[in-house]
Amino acid sequence: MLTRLYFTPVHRQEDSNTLTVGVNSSEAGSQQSLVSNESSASSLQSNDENIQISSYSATTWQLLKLCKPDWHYIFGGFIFLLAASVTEIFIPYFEGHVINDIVKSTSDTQIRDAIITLGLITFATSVCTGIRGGLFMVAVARMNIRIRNLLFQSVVKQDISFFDQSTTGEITSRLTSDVTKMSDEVTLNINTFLRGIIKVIGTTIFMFVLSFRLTVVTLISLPLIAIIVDYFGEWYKKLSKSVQDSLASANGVAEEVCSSIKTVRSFACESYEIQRYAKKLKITYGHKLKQAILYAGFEFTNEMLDLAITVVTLYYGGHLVITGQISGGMFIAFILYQLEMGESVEDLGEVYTGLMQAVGAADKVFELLDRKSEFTCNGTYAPAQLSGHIQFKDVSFSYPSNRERMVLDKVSFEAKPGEVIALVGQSGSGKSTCISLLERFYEPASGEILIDSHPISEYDHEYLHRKMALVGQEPVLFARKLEENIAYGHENCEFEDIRQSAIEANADEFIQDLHHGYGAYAGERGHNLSGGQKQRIAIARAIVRKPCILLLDEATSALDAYSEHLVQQAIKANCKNRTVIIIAHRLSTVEDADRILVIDKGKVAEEGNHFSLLAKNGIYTKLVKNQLLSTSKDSPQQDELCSDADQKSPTTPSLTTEEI
Ligand SMILES: Nc1ncnc2c1ncn2[C@@H]1O[C@H](COP(=O)(O)OP(=O)(O)OP(=O)(O)O)[C@@H](O)[C@H]1O
Repeated sequence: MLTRLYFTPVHRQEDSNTLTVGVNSSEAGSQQSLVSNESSASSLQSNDENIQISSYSATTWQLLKLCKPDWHYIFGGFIFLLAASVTEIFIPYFEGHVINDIVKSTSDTQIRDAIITLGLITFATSVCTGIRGGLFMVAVARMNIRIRNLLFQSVVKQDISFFDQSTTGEITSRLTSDVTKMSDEVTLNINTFLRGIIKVIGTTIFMFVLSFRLTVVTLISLPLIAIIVDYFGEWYKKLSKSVQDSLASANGVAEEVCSSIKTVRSFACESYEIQRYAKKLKITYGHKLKQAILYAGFEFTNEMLDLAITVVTLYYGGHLVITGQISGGMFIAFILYQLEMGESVEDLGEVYTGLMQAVGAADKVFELLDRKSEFTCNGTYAPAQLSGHIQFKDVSFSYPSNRERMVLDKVSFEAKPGEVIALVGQSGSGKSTCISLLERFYEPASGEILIDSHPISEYDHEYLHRKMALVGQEPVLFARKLEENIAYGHENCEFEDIRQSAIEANADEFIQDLHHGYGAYAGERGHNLSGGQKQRIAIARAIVRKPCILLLDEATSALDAYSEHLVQQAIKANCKNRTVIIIAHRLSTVEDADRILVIDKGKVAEEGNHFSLLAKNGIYTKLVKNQLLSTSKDSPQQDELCSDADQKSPTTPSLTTEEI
């Protein structure tokens, strides 16, 4: 009974996720808590102090601050907890009295009175325990929801480099298992801790009152038990950590395989992956086996110690009863207190491990909660009119994950309002990076990006992104209806506008053919649609916003030649009165651009229109020649198809530079 101290709780952590988030822990320190920034989270408490979270005490302090909005539930819970624990302590005492009355065969009235008293105390304990449990559960639920909301707000507002460097699994594990562990365990363990403390103190007092000598005999064994349990506990904890790590590693395999199932299937690697997963689980099994052996050893020691304490108590207690130093009923009451004490000490042991786990999880959660984005989106400039004049001035940039390698080196160019600027060049030359910087996914290392002569950092985040629309290389759709996907971020959009933009993006026809039309679900990340269909929806999503700056990064790469031709016409029609930056590997799609910039190794190598660049006989000409060569070698049919579909483009075939 007493011997279970520290040991049992370790079981609970076995299946928890131990993935660590890829956040620089040093960044966590001295960060302003995000809690303070969110006025929208009404009941989410503010906290605008810089908090170091390098220690458990700091984390615990933060946790307590997070509990503040629920203080009335927690306080109420503690009041009922106190009442329940105190009344509970009296129960064995009155049970002893009832037994004494029965043994001594005193009057029925006395037995009845003692039972009524016992019943009333038990009733009061039950009521208080019930209310305590309910109040704590509400507090846990509220805290859980609040932390998740805060954490999600923090995650969504991180800079893109944070997502480049963390895996989705890591982030979701913070949002799920760590938050649950943190909110549930903290509240439950504080609850258990207080209850345990009150009960240990109360039962010890009652035990001393009932028999001083028996209590001393019981307590003498405590240090021995503590040493043995601590020894086993430490060993067990180490093994539990190994189990957790190996399970996390196995989870990593499962997550990777499930998210890349098409690749796994197309390479027929199912058996290989199954074996890889099984190998990881075998390692877990090895650790669990050691745990089982240790547990068996502990159980044996535990039972023997239990037996020893029981024998000593019964022998010495029996002697005290026989010699009339304690009544039989009170001796039974003493044993009941001894059992209660054992349970309470066990609870306190669980609390220690549970709290350490919860604070550990909380540390990780706060690390992410307090992580500040490398740059802020707190610009406020939002002019009534935006003409869409883009300027890159000596922009240099390297990705945060590889600071040494300059991806853009003093890039300067300009796109005047209404101009169509094309960026072409070899794969990896830095074209998409220009668009990413314009979208403010990253901050340039040096140089300036201006729109209408104002640095983009000065613009209000939402305003800027209302005025600028991007169709990316791999458009991602959300698991919602198609009409919701088109209207994404444009809440007050009329259905007519949605339909019109779909018509312009050449998407209306295939949408109408779907069973639910515009109400059809796109599936997770748009899996229910083909690549070309996804691109057309993404184009419609951009068009419907009527942006003054349109960014097209390989926006038609997944379309067949005929659809591409139609969408190009739609884009062209939509380019009027807009500044458009277009990236395309198929040079035929950009030869009409007002200016073409050839990006080579992060620099603007050439600039001009299609004909002036051809006349230069430089990199652009080489790209065109390579495409012509590749076309004539590889796909005569494609030429025919293109010439049918794309009458305006006799000079440049529809092939990609990557194919060269
Ligand atoms: N998130 C990232 N983190 C680190 N490096 C990156 C990242 N994205 C791109 N890069 C690197 O930056 C360089 C430029 O990439 P970018 O995507 O701008 O090229 P690109 O010209 O658009 O190529 P493509 O035509 O193939 O799309 C590449 O070498 C690429 O490896």
